[in-house]
Amino acid sequence: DMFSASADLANTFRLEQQVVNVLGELVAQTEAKLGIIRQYLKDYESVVEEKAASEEEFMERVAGNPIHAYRLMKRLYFDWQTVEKEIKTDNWRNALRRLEQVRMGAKFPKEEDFFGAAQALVRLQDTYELNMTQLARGNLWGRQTRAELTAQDCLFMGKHAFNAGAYARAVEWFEESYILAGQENNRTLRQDQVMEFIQHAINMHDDTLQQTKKRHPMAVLSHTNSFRLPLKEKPAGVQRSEIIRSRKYNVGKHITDQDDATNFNALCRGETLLNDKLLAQLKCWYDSRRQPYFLLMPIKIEQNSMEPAIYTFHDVLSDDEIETIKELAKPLLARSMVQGKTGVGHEVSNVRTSKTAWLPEGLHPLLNRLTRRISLITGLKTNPIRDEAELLQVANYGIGGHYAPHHDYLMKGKADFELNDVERGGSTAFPRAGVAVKPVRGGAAFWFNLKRSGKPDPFTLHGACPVLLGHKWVSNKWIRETAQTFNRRCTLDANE
Ligand SMILES: O=C(O)CCC(=O)C(=O)O
Ligand SMILES: [Fe+2]
Repeated sequence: DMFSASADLANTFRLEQQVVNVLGELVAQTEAKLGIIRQYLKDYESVVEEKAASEEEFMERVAGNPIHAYRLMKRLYFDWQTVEKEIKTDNWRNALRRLEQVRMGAKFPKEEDFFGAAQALVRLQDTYELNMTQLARGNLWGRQTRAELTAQDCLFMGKHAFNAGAYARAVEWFEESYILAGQENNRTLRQDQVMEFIQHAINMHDDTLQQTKKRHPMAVLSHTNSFRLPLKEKPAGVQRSEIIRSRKYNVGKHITDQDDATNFNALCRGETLLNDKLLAQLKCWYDSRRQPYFLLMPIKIEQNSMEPAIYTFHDVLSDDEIETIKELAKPLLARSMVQGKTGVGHEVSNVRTSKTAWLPEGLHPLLNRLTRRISLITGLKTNPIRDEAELLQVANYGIGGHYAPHHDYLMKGKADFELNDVERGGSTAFPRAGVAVKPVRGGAAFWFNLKRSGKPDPFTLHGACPVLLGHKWVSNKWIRETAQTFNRRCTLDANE
């Protein structure tokens, strides 16, 4: 697929430029052709201007005029050759051949890409609580862009949401489509065409809600799929703002699945969930990690969370190193996988939309240097050749690309390098710890997935927030459990 990584999206835009070039030339050629034919017709007009009572009188007047006679000869002897030549050249077939060539050498989006992009928009809307009207007008969380949606686009989005069972969102998209249909200068739809969709989606929403309530009176409804009350009782707009106003956050020991989801989204939006006392404990400091390597240039460490301990190491990678890593990864990127539901094997899943590449240590001398640097910073053994850690993984997220909250229990610790600044969104959020780490170019987030005892730490639940605007490139290093028996005691947190 091509929506799950920004590198592929850029290539698809390039592909469209080729298509547009062919189409643009076709339009220019066709217009030139029409111009020549129009000119011929215009030249003929002086003949028609000779008004006469009858056909006979007309012919007499025209044929008896030496100027008309001369121009008739000129038109049919001289101009006609040009007109005929133009009609004979087939620009369409030529354009078609060139378009086929473009298509042959490249990947065109498929249905899954179209759906994936629509799904990404809905995900962004949910996470960032984007106001529908602003979103349709290109406003992405306060950043005004020139991208806009038409009434027809919104209708498509509504249909997509509807087919996915997200009736609450479907109604909102259809209603936006209705508003736009009433405002557009370049009509893409009529309002009465949209009305049917609204009615149908409202009925579906209300019926489904009623059935769910009957079967599972205590069910927690997803705000994407359903509002709390039937839409016939309370309109979508009112219910949506009530949902936003009445959210409650819960961080700490007694946290539910619903809290995980609400917290995750809030953290992605940059909201602060920790109280002032907890916030005051978080410090920044310079550290040479008791290593001569860092004496001249100590690392800037920022503590993002105390329990579990999460740190950001700033300026770990230089700009050159970042570019090298990205270039090494680009040809190797493939759709990211997750562990299969049965626990065996890996599969593509919508909970993780990105592309990833594993960089073998021998690919470039930088990788080995980086492995040693990570070891010096974390105090852990990280040599993948000795199975102490995984190879370096590079991930690229496209629009709406995300990784839903999960645990990385198989690995002890994880260092997460940011390869660029994301314009909007894309943080790594820890819904149970109540913190989010913003992507900062060249920095690395680090945490332990396992406690000292070797038991999994459920509070390390984390996920990648969907990218709202911009690109996200990260590089991950998972560090294994077994190799670390003697190293961790003297590492980051002496209090643990
Ligand atoms: O990209 C991120 O911010 C986190 C990625 C992650 O959690 C993972 O790849 O396991
Ligand atoms: Fe992870």
